[in-house]
Amino acid sequence: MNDLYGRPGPAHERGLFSLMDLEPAALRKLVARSVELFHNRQAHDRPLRERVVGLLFSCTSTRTRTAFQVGAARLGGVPIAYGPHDLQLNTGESVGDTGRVFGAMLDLLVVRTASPVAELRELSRAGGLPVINAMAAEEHPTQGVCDLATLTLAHGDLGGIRVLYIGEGNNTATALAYGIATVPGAHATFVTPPGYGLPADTLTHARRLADSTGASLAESHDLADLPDQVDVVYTTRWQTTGTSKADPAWREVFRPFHVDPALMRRWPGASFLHDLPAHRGDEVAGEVLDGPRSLAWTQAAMKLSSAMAVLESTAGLLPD
Ligand SMILES: NC(=O)NCCC[C@H](N)C(=O)O
Repeated sequence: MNDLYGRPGPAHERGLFSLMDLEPAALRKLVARSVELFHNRQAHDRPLRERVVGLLFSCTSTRTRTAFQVGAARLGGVPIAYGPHDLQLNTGESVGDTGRVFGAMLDLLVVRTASPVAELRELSRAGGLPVINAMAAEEHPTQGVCDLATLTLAHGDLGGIRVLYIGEGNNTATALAYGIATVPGAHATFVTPPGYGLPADTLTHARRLADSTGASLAESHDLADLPDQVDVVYTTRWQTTGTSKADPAWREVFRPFHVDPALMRRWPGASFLHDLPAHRGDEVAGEVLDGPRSLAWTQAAMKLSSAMAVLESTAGLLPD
């Protein structure tokens, strides 16, 4: 928090920037708390009372923004939301100056941006306030918390779970890789279109973490070589926020990476996840998204309780 004369507070970052910043036990706690709050949204003591939570959404958002805004209000806080065109950031004010002003007035900040996570870290340092990454270029960590919570709700203990992700190696996939890497004995296969895979450093970091928990991760671009055993199939839309594809024929590259009933029949016991928004007929067939094995709508509802769990734990970083 800035002091009375606007001097910046202690120059260190606080908040949730990446799942890689959390100890596996801390992530497990967030996931368990998300499930608990899913069952009972009143099961808290309003930890954000008398706190003001800024929500800076520089990119479109339906679930995440609603979840954090409603979640902050349910936890007793006062949410203030900024859309993509609201702030002087649009007229050239620097990230550092913006953070410094936020720090003088807000208690906590939730940010969605197409910029790198480094921008969120700068906002936190400049303002001396905790920042939650509600999606940035490299990673969507609160989606990862939500996804593990949804799987826990549906499958119970996640030890040994086998996940098949089909689609672009984007921010959602990165958070999933980091999340699954913390689960003992879990395995995730990422089948990504050639040229649209996970960033190399995502796999390196996730595998290093997986080595310490007994999890494992694989990536391929080969739809003819899918795993025999799969407990959950996950996909995401083809147009990742804040990115564009240089190849005008990219749709032809993506088209085979489509989750349809024939694919789902290969694993009769598998559930289906999608972080939404969905484009029926592109990455997923309507029969799968709206079918009996789809957890996508539970996953969407879990966004609220997982946002509440993240806000509640971040409230623990605030001074009394
Ligand atoms: N559940 C969400 O937060 N959905 C927003 C879009 C996520 C997707 N990975 C994207 O970047 O477009």
